Amino acid sequence: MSTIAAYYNNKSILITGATGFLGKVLMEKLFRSSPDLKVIYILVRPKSGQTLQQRVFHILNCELFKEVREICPNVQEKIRAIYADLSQDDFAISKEDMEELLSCTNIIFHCAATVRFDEPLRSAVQLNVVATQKLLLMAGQMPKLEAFIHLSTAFSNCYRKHIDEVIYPCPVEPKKIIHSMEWLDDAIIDEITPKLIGDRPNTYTYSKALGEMVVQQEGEKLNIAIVRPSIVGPTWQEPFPGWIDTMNGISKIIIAAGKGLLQLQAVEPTNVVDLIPADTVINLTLAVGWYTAVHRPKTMLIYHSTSGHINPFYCKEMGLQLTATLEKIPLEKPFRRPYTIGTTSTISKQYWNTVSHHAYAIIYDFYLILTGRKPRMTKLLNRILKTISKLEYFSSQSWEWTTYNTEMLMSQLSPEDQRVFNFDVRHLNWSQYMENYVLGIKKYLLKEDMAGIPEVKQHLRRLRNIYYFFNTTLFLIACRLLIARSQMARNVWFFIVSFCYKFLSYFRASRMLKA
Ligand SMILES: CCCCCCCCCCCCCCCCCCCCCCCC(=O)SCCNC(=O)CCNC(=O)[C@H](O)C(C)(C)COP(=O)(O)OP(=O)(O)OC[C@H]1O[C@@H](n2cnc3c(N)ncnc32)[C@H](O)[C@@H]1OP(=O)(O)O
Ligand SMILES: NC(=O)C1=CN([C@@H]2O[C@H](COP(=O)(O)OP(=O)(O)OC[C@H]3O[C@@H](n4cnc5c(N)ncnc54)[C@H](OP(=O)(O)O)[C@@H]3O)[C@@H](O)[C@H]2O)C=CC1
Repeated sequence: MSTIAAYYNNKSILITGATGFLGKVLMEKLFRSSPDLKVIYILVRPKSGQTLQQRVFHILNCELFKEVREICPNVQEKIRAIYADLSQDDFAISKEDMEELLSCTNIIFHCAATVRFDEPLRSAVQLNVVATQKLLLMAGQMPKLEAFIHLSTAFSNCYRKHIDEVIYPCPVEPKKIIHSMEWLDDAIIDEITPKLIGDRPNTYTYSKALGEMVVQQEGEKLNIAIVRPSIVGPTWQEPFPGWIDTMNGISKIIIAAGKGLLQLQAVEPTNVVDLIPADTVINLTLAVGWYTAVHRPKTMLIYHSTSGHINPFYCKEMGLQLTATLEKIPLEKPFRRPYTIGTTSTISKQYWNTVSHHAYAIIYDFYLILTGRKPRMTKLLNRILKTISKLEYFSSQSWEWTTYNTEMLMSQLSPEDQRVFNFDVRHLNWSQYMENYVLGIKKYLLKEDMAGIPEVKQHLRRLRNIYYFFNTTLFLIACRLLIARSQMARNVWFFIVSFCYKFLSYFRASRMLKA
């Protein structure tokens, strides 16, 4: 049996952010690989009118947990959902629950975070820094705790081009930031936010960097490690390929491209998109948990979960794969045929934005008005372009991450552990992965019907004919205008027409002779 899987058996594990994308994949893998684990405590808040129990029921009944339901029929009894709001003091956990958590927990996986790039600094600090600090305080009071694993992001220091597995300190100490958030009002915080975040693009990356500093400072006496994934995509292999239920940045781009709304992307075709599958991240996280608890490294280790250094996926390749896949597995109700153009040049971006986005939206809105409907495409397009612009910082650059600790860990695993907790992406086939990505988006995120694919393909063929008809008409109008105004254009036109006529006559004559 796998040593790592055996380690988690009979353990009490605390997970924050278990209702999130990575949290679910983590829970699923734990139950599947170590069905004899004692209990998983999850800190959950009620949301969207659902109670804690309803949320847990919903998670356990989703497609992701299909195999777990078979392997571990008593899975429900092994999850202890604890009411908690991490943005409140003491997390609003009841006294009894707190006592149980403090006395029983063996391992903590801290996944909860606000991942929105445009979160106001106060909320980002509250969740990504203060909550982390409080959880560390709690961890310090847990006599049975063996390891604390903190999920951060490979982009916490994205102002650097080359990023090592170390903490890069922020100029202002987290304690000072936390303190200032207590007394500054929102308007002032908004004003100083750009100065505080400095070269980072948003409050997310900044607060995650502060969170890492807090982990380093407050976790000195704990057995602690940080995992830094890059851009997390759907599962690669486990429990099945393509599972995704989060509308993160890159999925938004794929959906907008699939619906034919977005053709231009601010990317350098030679840049690397550092995508990493969710199951790879979780396998590494579980291996890190085991290693930290059993081998107790003397210093806190940081592990990068990235793909670019060993199996780079270039933007150009991604664009081509995406277009090909979206033709094979189209998304429902496309506005246009999916196509991708990548550029970072301002002039080129403006040109393609006008020709390829706004012109179409205006023409379509005009058509809607003519047919007595309300125009909506320009408004939708502007919203999408605004959203996409918030991702441009990440799409227009490339980074290099070192992965010495991750490689060291891999070398420490037995062949069985390397198989069961595979986090080696050298053999990941990007073309296959993109296909499963689009399938996953269609099935699990957009919940579209697979049976509708032939109909969408027919619609795409109609769109292609409209596109050719439209372009040919435009071309002919342009020619006609040119011919009317220029003698030279007229001569060229007559030359082409007479050439075509002669060619056709020759062709017909030779066929008659053969007959
Ligand atoms: C031949 C050469 C070709 C080359 C071309 C290649 C093209 C191929 C593509 C290349 C891709 C390049 C890769 C770049 C990837 C960039 C991804 C980001 C990287 C992240 C790195 C950080 C790592 C992390 O730790 S990430 C953690 C996870 N967080 C996230 O991923 C971001 C979370 N999201 C946000 O923060 C926000 O969504 C934000 C800030 C991005 C946008 O906020 P905004 O308020 O503007 O939008 P929303 O509230 O999300 O939506 C507003 C509104 O619009 C609707 N909408 C949005 N997107 C779509 C869509 N795609 N289709 C339709 N409608 C859309 C949305 O539904 C909302 O509508 P409401 O009615 O208001 O709800
Ligand atoms: N997804 C990605 O591309 C990447 C993610 N990461 C990191 O991985 C971790 C997990 O990310 P991911 O799963 O994608 O994020 P999600 O947004 O899917 O999940 C966030 C989780 O945090 C919980 N949470 C947020 N606020 C609170 C609160 N006040 N009280 C209790 N729980 C709360 C959410 O609960 P609820 O369901 O109630 O909202 C949810 O379970 C994060 O630390 C993130 O920074 C790093 C790199 C890339």
